[in-house]
Amino acid sequence: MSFRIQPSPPARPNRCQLFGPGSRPAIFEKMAASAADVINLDLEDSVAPSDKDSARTNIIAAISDIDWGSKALSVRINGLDTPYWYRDVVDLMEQTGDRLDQIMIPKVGCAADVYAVDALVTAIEAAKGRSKKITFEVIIESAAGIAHVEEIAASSPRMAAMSLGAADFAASMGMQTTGIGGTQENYYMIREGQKHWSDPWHWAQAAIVAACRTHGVLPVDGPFGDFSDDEGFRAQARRSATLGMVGKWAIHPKQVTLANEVFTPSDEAVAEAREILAAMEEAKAKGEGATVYKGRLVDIASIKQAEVIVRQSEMIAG
Ligand SMILES: CC(C)(COP(=O)(O)OP(=O)(O)OC[C@H]1O[C@@H](n2cnc3c(N)ncnc32)[C@H](O)[C@@H]1OP(=O)(O)O)[C@@H](O)C(=O)NCCC(=O)NCCSC(=O)C[C@H](O)C(=O)O
Ligand SMILES: [Mg+2]
Repeated sequence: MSFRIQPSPPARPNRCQLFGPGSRPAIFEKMAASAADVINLDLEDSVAPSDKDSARTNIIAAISDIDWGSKALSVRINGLDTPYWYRDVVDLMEQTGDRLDQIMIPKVGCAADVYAVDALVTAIEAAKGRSKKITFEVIIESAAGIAHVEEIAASSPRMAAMSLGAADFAASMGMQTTGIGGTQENYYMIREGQKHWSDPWHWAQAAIVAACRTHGVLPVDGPFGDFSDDEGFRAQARRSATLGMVGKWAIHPKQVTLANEVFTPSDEAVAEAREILAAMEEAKAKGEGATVYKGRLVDIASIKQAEVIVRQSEMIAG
């Protein structure tokens, strides 16, 4: 047990991050009217190379022209291996006001990638007298990213969130699949002649959660490509929530409700958490560190578990 206190991540709802291509400004108002907690306007992979400049212009205009309410507003810039990213950062930082909350950096492979963007953002913030500090979210979506996940989580005080990008991750890892997230047909075990599917994303998600929790960053599950499969989305999201992730991307508006449903603790879960806290208060009054709740052991660690759920629900309720 370390004597260092685990830092808290930013206290903001992050149940759903809704993506939309910067080259499709007709959907921006719909994104703003959605129930997503975070909006990700995209300059990267959903935008064709020929549309990069116009997408940047669209996004810069929309940041001030559209009423984004209380949503966290983030723009995904292009990767550091492209000729576009520096212009994305310079134009966003020089031509937008305080409504821009966050920059999303894709395909981060090491802490120095974040350092490079941080240096540019910091210089422009100072030059332009921007008073609000831009935060960063990064995508872990390569073999290098997952190998260096902890140094990336610790890379900058601007770090607010980290997502798993299943599509690029699968490609970088050489995984034999074209599916984006969810169950993979060939990832199974056999017992007594029956197939039992396992979760190929589990280990990467767990590594992201551990790195994020160590450094006070929000761990987020990325895209689920098959937006006709609600049950598949729910199952993936429930596994992520159980592992400690706080939310999930939506690549289609119909996924927003599903993500909000899964990442909002249910009334029953909150009621049970409060009962556990009450049971432990009673135990404490009797000088006991452990007690029995509904036939099972609860102890001092159960207080912390229950507090996670109560805190989540209070934060979402605002
Ligand atoms: C996936 C889409 C291309 C589908 O668009 P479309 O064909 O228009 O869908 P529908 O006809 O079903 O749309 C129904 C209505 O919803 C509106 N709409 C569509 N998309 C959005 C949206 N993102 N936000 C808000 N509203 C939206 C339509 O206009 C229709 O409205 P109406 O006519 O009034 O009923 C499209 O959804 C889309 O472009 N999605 C986002 C794609 C994206 O951003 N991808 C990047 C993130 S995933 C990724 O990058 C992978 C990751 O990095 C990794 O490596 O894993
Ligand atoms: Mg990607």
